[in-house]
Amino acid sequence: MISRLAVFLGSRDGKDPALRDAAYDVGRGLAERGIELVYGAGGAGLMGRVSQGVIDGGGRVYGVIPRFMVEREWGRVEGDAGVQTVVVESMHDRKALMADRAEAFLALPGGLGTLEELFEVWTWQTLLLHGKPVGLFNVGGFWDPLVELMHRIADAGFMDHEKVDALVVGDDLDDVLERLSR
Ligand SMILES: CC(C)=CCNc1ncnc2c1ncn2[C@@H]1O[C@H](COP(=O)(O)O)[C@@H](O)[C@H]1O
Repeated sequence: MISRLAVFLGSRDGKDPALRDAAYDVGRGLAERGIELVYGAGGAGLMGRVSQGVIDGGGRVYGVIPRFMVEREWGRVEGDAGVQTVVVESMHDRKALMADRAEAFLALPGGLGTLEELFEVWTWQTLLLHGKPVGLFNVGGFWDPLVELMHRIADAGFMDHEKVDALVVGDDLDDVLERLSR
């Protein structure tokens, strides 16, 4: 089983309350399994929920946040037990540190920032720059249209279907973590 998982997810809550609960439950689930949450150290939205879940479960949080976000007070307020926050100079430094530290990556529902982080680690996987698994936590089928789009892109000859199939897609945490650990 992996011991450190990077989670990408919305800095907003979104409209569907089920997604907030799902993010919190993933956090609790990571804490229960002794898996460290590696994330962007945000305190708002689903980022805040997943980290709160880990903290409430007595687990470990490793947050990486660029200085400009700290200055705008976008980071999680510090002081909770089990939370380590690293301040870096740029978004690039943040992603590099998160990618180094994590043994696998999982995207929960989110927006542009979530997609940007997901696509970077997935692209780098296809380029064989790392061999770490990448997954989509597919709460309520949130990611189905993305998977469909990627298969259309493969149909059009711009990538291989096997690269889409390499993504771990699911909504059961045990199952997803088990497949991310292979
Ligand atoms: C108003 C307010 C408190 C905004 C906070 N904003 C943010 N705080 C922390 N990380 C962020 C923020 N916006 C984007 N990110 C990064 O991009 C992802 C979320 O972006 P988005 O909400 O999906 O597009 C996160 O995984 C995080 O690493």
